[in-house]
Amino acid sequence: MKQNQINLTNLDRMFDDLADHHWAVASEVFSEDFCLALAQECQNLHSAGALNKASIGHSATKTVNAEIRGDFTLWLEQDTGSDLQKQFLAQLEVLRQKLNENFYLGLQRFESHFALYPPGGGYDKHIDNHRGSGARRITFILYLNAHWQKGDGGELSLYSPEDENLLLAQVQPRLGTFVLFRSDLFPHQVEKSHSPRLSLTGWFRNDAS
Ligand SMILES: O=C(O)CCC(=O)C(=O)O
Ligand SMILES: [Fe+2]
Repeated sequence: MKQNQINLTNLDRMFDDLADHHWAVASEVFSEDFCLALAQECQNLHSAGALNKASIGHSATKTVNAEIRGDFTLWLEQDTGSDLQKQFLAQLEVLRQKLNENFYLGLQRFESHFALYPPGGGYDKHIDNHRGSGARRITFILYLNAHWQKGDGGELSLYSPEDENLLLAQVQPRLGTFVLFRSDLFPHQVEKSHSPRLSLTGWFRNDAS
């Protein structure tokens, strides 16, 4: 297993943007072959019925709500995941350490899931760590769609922390596109997708503070 799949030069550029703007987008942080293998695995797992309809809200009020969130997810597990999943988790560990070295975030762990939005699915505007009250500090998304075209929808719309109606950017979910942003700052939304939309999403956490 290759130790490091991350292109550290491209990651450094992302970190510059993260420092300046609290969000960053890049391609070619992970190799195309690695992303293609992850995409295939996500597709295979979904075909086998292994992904579950995502739920929303806190444990007491957990509901499945397709209006708010249309994706199917599968959490990656260190113990039970495939070698490929373990390899991805190892890359996230490299990333966790680099985030701590650069931003002193005291990140102790991360969580990550495959996500698949079927046609017609999206995710309404939300903040991952509302009012900064939770442990999620940095959100990442790695998109896994090899043949994505503009008319397919499914963009990630990112809004200003100061004004939730001010659109900052729309990111196409193309294979290898990698996004990082502060989990407590940015309202964001997944636009309705017209094709199956695959990704790996996750959060670097500081559970101590
Ligand atoms: O897939 C995306 O572009 C964003 C997903 C998202 O916002 C989430 O899972 O919290
Ligand atoms: Fe989100």
